[in-house]
Amino acid sequence: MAAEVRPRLTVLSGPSGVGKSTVVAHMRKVHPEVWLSVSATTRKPRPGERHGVQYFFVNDDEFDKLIANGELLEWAEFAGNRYGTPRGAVLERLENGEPVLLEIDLQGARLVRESMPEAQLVFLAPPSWDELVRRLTGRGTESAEVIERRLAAAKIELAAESEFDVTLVNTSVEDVARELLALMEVV
Ligand SMILES: Nc1ncnc2c1ncn2[C@@H]1O[C@H](COP(=O)(O)OP(=O)(O)OP(=O)(O)O)[C@@H](O)[C@H]1O
Ligand SMILES: Nc1nc2c(ncn2[C@@H]2O[C@H](COP(=O)(O)O)[C@@H](O)[C@H]2O)c(=O)[nH]1
Repeated sequence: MAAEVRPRLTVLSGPSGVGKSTVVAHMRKVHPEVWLSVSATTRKPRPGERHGVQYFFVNDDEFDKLIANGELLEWAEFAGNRYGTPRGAVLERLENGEPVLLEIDLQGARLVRESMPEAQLVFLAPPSWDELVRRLTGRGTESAEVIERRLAAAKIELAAESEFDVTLVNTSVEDVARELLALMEVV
């Protein structure tokens, strides 16, 4: 009998403000051993964000170098900033057989699907459009203009839900975190 292949690379995507970071933070509070890739970004840190924790905050030249040196597994421009997944740390963990979680946008998810078709793509959906707008606005981290850009991207992301292997609806952070852990076969 063929051995079961465990999905090792999981990609979590979904519109801005749906609650990806909140779900992942809860999941890692319960299971600190879950490893999340720390992306590089040209976005400025929000209050409380620290270099090397939420992101590696870099300038445009530094991001260009990461691309030129082939250091990014994927990268995309999202709502006026660039974001990318450092390749080395991800591959190292996968080679050690450790589960890896990426929290990235739709464009990045598509690129990962092309380069690593065995990846499991999970779409986090809001309970409703109005609730998504409430969450993104209520977070209070973006200007009205940036919120508009992110909501425009959200329409495109919501229309692409069928490209993903699984959809989880973020009504309850605890429930979604549990479902994601099960999909990653951590529990
Ligand atoms: N299940 C939930 N019910 C109510 N509020 C939630 C829920 N999940 C997340 N939120 C709230 O929604 C807001 C956006 O969440 P979060 O920052 O985690 O979204 P995100 O998907 O990571 O966004 P982005 O892609 O912009 O980084 C936060 O204020 C968070 O507290
Ligand atoms: N393609 C990639 N998208 C990424 C990466 N890291 C984060 N993201 C996504 O960007 C948006 C905006 O994030 P925010 O922190 O500015 O709110 C969100 O959808 C993230 O998931 C990455 O490495 N590659």
